[in-house]
Amino acid sequence: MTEAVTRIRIEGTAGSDPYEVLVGRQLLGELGGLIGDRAKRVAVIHPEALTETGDALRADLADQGYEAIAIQVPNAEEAKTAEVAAYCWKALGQSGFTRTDVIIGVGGGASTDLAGFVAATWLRGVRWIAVPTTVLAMVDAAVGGKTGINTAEGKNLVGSFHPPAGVLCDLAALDSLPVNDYVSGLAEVIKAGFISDPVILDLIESDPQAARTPAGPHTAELIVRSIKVKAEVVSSDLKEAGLREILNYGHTLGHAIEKNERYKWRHGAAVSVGMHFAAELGRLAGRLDDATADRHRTILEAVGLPLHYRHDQWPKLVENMKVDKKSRGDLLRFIVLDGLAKPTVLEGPDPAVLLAAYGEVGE
Ligand SMILES: NC(=O)c1ccc[n+]([C@@H]2O[C@H](COP(=O)([O-])OP(=O)(O)OC[C@H]3O[C@@H](n4cnc5c(N)ncnc54)[C@H](O)[C@@H]3O)[C@@H](O)[C@H]2O)c1
Ligand SMILES: O=C(O)C(=O)C[C@@H](O)[C@H](O)[C@H](O)COP(=O)(O)O
Ligand SMILES: [Zn+2]
Repeated sequence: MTEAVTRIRIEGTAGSDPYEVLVGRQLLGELGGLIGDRAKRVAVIHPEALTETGDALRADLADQGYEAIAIQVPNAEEAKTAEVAAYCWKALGQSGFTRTDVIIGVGGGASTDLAGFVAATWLRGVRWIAVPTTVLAMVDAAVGGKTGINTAEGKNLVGSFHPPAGVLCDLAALDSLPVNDYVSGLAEVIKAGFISDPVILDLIESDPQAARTPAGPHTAELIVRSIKVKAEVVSSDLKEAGLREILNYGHTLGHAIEKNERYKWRHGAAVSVGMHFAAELGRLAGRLDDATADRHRTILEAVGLPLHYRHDQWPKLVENMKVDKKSRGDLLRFIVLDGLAKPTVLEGPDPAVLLAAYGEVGE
């Protein structure tokens, strides 16, 4: 794939406007158009790890005539708290941020989830632009309008559907990403492969080591294909009335692990274990063939993602899964596969089947 800019359109549903996800290099020239001509102030929300990037962007916007502020937030999940959101609201309030002003969320998925949430809640909703800088944020978190923060009780329990005005995925940002964070993002790429686009799996399997770095031959194609999977789903079901639940493949157990680890595990690592579990659950429920279930283990392991979690934690994980957003009343609901690229819902599985599936995951 060439390095030309790829534009992927997200349709507006449920009263939201359409927008584009751009993938390429040197995309910041697009910001002016996305900010629009009504904004006087712009706030750049960025994590500590991207202080230089955030400051440079703020200075550039100031040179263009905006009253620009940078709001630095903690790295990773420590940013997804009510306290950090309140810190951002304070900064917006003190700068006189109005309804026509614009927030730019720069960083990984934790930063874009927080920035989107702050944009959704400030004055009941202001315009925001996502500038994702991790694989995971490019292919998943910054696309689709799910914004939110964690609470002590569970992952993403407070949030809002508030789509961005545009998403700029500058592939050059990936060069500074630590390898563990790069690989963590591959979990969502592999998820997109299993639920919808198996070519993604073929590309990774053709050279799993190369897939672990931004210099790999298929980096741009893997990112674009994954975004297209997400784009198709969220273009028809922004508010998760049905179809969008397939994007939660591997997340029921994944989020339970993240909470159990007090949000110290990377999301992608937890989702990897969660997909292994979902594959075993699909197999034991008689839905998924052995070859596709086994393929989960081989591909996740080949790129260096984890498959296992502590066996003795199962009772706590079951408790954590009860607050999953897919639960209805006392019924746990899981996304499983009926076959490759055939996601479906498994509702209220027998606890013995769940335990047996976890038997393959626990160590
Ligand atoms: N809203 C959604 O639809 C959605 C989808 C998937 C995941 N998520 C959320 O995304 C989050 C995970 O995102 P993530 O995997 O990007 O992790 P992250 O945001 O925690 O980023 C990982 C680390 O990399 C740093 N970082 C970011 N970009 C960098 C760069 N270019 N160079 C160097 N360091 C950089 C961050 O500061 C952080 O320390 C989770 O909170 C998850 O729940 C949301
Ligand atoms: O966009 C979605 O919908 C997803 O489920 C994508 C997931 O990868 C993502 O982690 C999302 O934040 C999970 O949403 P939640 O509603 O289960 O918190
Ligand atoms: Zn996810």
